[in-house]
Amino acid sequence: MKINGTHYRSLWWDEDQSVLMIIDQRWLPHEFRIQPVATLDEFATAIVEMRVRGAPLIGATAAYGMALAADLDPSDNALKAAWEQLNATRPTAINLRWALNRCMETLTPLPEEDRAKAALKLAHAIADEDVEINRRIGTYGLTLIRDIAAKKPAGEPVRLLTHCNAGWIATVDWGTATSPMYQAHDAGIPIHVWVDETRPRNQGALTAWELGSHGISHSYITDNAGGHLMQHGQVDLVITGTDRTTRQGDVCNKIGTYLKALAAHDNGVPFYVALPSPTIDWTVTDGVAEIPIEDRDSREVSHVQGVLDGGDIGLAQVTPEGTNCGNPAFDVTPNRLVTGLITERGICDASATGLAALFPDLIRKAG
Ligand SMILES: CSC[C@H]1O[C@H](OP(=O)(O)O)[C@H](O)[C@@H]1O
Repeated sequence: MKINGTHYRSLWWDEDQSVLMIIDQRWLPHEFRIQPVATLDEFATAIVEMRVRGAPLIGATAAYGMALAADLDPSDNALKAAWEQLNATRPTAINLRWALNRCMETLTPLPEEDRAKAALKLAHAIADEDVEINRRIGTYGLTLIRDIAAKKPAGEPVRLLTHCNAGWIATVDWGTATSPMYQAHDAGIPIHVWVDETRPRNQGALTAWELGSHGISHSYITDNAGGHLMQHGQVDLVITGTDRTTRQGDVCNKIGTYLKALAAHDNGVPFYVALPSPTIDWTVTDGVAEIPIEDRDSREVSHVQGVLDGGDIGLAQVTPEGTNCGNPAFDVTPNRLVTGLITERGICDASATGLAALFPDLIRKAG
């Protein structure tokens, strides 16, 4: 994505320093801060503190973390310890485990002296694959937007709603849910995007920042407004991302997604999920019963971050002192509420049959 005319991926490897460079998302959308990640502890902290966030980006970060670990100590024990440390950072996005397992599968058969080079090569490959997967998701999602546009008077925008940030900054590039939006805009199809604020971390502000940077019309709305807009015919299509989708098409995503899917179902609004195949967990079937939901710090709910009167970024407490806050970070939308899955291989039903038809090779590999 371009920021002030310069194209950036959301992370990149600095060959000279042998460190990962990230955009520290804790300060977005107000400040664009690039920072190096140079030790395994710093990799783990970056994921836990959501300096990098978004399922695909977490996976790519973990792969570079394994590359750093292999360079420091390529022994089996050291790689296992790195796997454990990175795997323990966040429990829900399956991309983390997927990337770590792919690293171990690639590295452990190799002689120790070959592991560091192979690990970095794999991390680059995972990052590059993410860019291409998301670009392809955009081309398929574009067909949905184009079909809706064709039924509207010329110039009337297609109105989309999205939740959280499944954008460029949640991936290496393009985003997943945002990729169809960027491609529709670039194809000259008028769109307007309702952007859920997405409490408590307000990742919607990242989406607003992205869309604004790309010149895409959008409105930042409260999480509770989406159902009302759908009831009043203001939403043509909902597209969200996902952190883990089961083999039968149940979708785990940022908290609040399930409520949007219920509202969409009740109002006959198509509800699609942008789904890169590394986000499919073939080992689970019933998402509500089986997917671990991350519980995050109470302070994320009791306090809100923004630009304070003096111009500095700070926190404001919104609850009485000592109020304990619940903070489940994700929920699961059962496949019956999902109209379809937009993958890099095409659009399919949110069902075991639909996913099997597009990914027979991955099902065989999963066993
Ligand atoms: C492209 S998937 C992004 C996905 O990740 C977000 O979670 P978090 O910000 O906690 O990492 C959210 O669920 C997005 O849909």
